[in-house]
Amino acid sequence: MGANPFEPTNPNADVKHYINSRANENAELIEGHIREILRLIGEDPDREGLVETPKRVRKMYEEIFAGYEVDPREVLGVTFDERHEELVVVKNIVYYSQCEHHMAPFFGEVHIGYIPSGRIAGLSKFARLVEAVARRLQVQERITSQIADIFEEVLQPHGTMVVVEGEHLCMCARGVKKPGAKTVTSAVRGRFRTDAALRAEFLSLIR
Ligand SMILES: Nc1nc2c(ncn2[C@@H]2O[C@H](COP(=O)(O)OP(=O)(O)OP(=O)(O)O)[C@@H](O)[C@H]2O)c(=O)[nH]1
Ligand SMILES: [Zn+2]
Repeated sequence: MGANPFEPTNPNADVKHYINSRANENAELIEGHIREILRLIGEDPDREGLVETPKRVRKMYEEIFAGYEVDPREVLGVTFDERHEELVVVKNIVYYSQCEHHMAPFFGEVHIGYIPSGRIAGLSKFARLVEAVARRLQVQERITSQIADIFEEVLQPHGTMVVVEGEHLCMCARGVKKPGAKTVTSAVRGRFRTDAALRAEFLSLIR
């Protein structure tokens, strides 16, 4: 049948090798398509400066779309029992993402606050979660609500509040061309919804 020796149905298949061989196949396809786009916009993909460009773009995609390799719900990792039931804030977490409408970058800072209810997360995991959620095709609103929802799901805290600030290249470099315009999105869960003083405390801490 000319079966692919790396099909997972083959009992002798080395699964890791199978995944890698598919990754290589995808890499080749992506590079081929980038080369075609270069040609279609009127470039010569064989000129010196562009010969390596499809490969560079593919490698860049591996970085900027690395979120697809990660399940964001697993990123908070091991959580710890701790009886701190007061506000915890990690702010100014820089992110870079790609808008799903134009595949153009948007970037800025994420601020996360939550009130643990007996379990806390490692502080570095806040930034890992931001990476896992942002390094995909996204809209800023969804980054914001996904982070809040994952905190709620994994830590079951008394409440979570997330504020994301972003500058979208699709709005400055093209289209309406308004450099400097910032989008601010927030998501509030649990106690933050009903407690205005708590929201104010969080907002004053992230200023
Ligand atoms: N709500 C939201 N909109 C976004 C985000 N990133 C990009 N957009 C918007 O997505 C919209 C797509 O609108 P369309 O009218 O389909 O596309 P377009 O013709 O390229 O729009 P213009 O940018 O106005 O030229 C634009 O208004 C973008 O500003 C985001 O993170 N959240
Ligand atoms: Zn866009």
